[in-house]
Amino acid sequence: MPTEPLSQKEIEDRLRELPGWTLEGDRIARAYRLPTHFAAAAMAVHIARIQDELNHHSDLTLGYNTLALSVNSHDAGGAVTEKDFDLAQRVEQIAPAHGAR
Ligand SMILES: C[C@H](O)[C@H](O)[C@H]1CNC2=NC(N)=NC(=O)C2=N1
Repeated sequence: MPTEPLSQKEIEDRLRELPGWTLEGDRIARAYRLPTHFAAAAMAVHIARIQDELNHHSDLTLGYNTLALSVNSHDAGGAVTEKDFDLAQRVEQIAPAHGAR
């Protein structure tokens, strides 16, 4: 069930498959560095479209040439669920095309 809270071990196992992603409190998080400010803003727009497609939304922080995401599942009382990792996987898939590291 994608909205069931994951156990600490399940979270750790999934994070091992997502280099750069970490558990920050009760959220999974990743910070990207982009070639330019505009590239970072463009990636934020792309992520917003993915999030609307998945109906699952992270907190996005746009910096000078950085983009930081953190996410958990409100519908699961703020726990980390499969939906958070589904979003993380989708963002990882588009990151290289944006020049995100
Ligand atoms: C009503 C709407 O479908 C829900 O509020 C969606 C929207 N986006 C969401 N985003 C996140 N991170 N968690 C949710 O539980 C969630 N639920």
